[in-house]
Amino acid sequence: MEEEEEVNAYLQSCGGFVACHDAGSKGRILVATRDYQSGEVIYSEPPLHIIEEDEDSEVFQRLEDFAARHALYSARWYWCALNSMTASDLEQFAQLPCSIISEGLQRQLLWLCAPDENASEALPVFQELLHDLGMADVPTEVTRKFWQLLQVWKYNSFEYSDDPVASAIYLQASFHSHDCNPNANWVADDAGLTLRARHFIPAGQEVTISYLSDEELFESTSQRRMRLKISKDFHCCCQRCAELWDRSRGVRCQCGRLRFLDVEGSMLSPCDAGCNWPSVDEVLRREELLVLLCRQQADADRATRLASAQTFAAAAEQLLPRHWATECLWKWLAEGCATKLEAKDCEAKRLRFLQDAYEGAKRNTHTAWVMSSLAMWTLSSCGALQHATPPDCSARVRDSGALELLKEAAGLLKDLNGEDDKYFRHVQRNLERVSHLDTA
Ligand SMILES: C[S@@+](CC[C@H](N)C(=O)[O-])C[C@H]1O[C@@H](n2cnc3c(N)ncnc32)[C@H](O)[C@@H]1O
Repeated sequence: MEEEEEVNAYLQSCGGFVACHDAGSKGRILVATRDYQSGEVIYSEPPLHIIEEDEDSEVFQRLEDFAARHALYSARWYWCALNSMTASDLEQFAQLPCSIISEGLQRQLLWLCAPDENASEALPVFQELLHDLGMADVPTEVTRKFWQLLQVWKYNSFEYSDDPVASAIYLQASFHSHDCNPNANWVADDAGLTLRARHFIPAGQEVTISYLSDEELFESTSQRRMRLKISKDFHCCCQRCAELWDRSRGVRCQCGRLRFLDVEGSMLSPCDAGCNWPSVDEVLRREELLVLLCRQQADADRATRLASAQTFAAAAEQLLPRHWATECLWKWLAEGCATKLEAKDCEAKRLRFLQDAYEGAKRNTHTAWVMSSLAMWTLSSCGALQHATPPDCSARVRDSGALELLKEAAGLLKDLNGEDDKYFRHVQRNLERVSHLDTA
């Protein structure tokens, strides 16, 4: 049987929710075999294989030393590949530094090494590694397989747990392409991975997921592409990345209109009034400083981030009112606002940017979370979260639309992540807390 047929037979045995096709430059893709409604579960699947790290073992430490000497892969992926060999791969060795898996399981794992990933100039380096581990003279085919398994784990595995650190492969899910406007969302827990439709998916349409977090989906095209290149080693060619104007890089024109930088950062979308300010160079110079600030302070403590946001947010908003990095400053500001109204204002600006950033941006968990945050600050500024609510509280809440927003956020999180999701439950609890004000 051809490999694609084997993969399709496997998908069929899992329920036949999706089918595999070859799509040329993107490799194999999965398409819906029937219509899926918004929020519907497309499938759930248990992990095919889980590998736990053993950082205290001598073998793992040797892999770490090796990884430090050769800037190729981290010890984690060497460990996963090593523990995905079969008895026949290693039959000449009496003592093995790893556990082994069955031929059938290994074959399925190897489905995930795309056909063009067959050669490696690094084979002598891996031979040296296996030699270091007491496996001298490993046949070239086995070394090659070791390299393929490295690719399989590095590019397809999901983080399974933090303590102990463990990686898992979900076989069906590994065939989905990435899209920066994905039509499906995955969540994984102890039981397995569940895929839900973000919106209606007609039969025959490709089912795509995001390899980035929902928050990262709001970054500029160049930033998203860079993340995917570094973590997954491919150049994203999704429709959103191919658009000319980057909606995550909105610029305020001299006349106040909104314009956008193009993906390459070489021009600005035309101004209807024919303005010639700001210049592209000026925008790029300020943008570079803003992005640098966001990157450098991403891991700083709250107070430091707040101080930076207080210093730079107004200027960022003036020139780059719909920019992903400006949204980052608003987020830091909202974390430490002096008043409820200021926090509400920050969240409202964030939401305006998020909802408009790309076509499917409203069906995104990050958007839902900001919606819920805006709703809570609004409720708070109406006095609705106080022990003794003010007399006009119900009317103020009704006029603010905050309850509708909170319900919308809850509905979105339920659709995208399911009823067991901790964020959905959090929003649901908040809804229950203010349900007495719901006069609709
Ligand atoms: C996890 S695999 C998905 C299955 C893969 N297409 C296959 O044939 O095995 C990820 C690989 O698919 C391709 N791919 C997925 N999404 C892509 C995208 N948006 N643009 C370009 N290539 C993509 C890249 O080659 C990437 O390394």
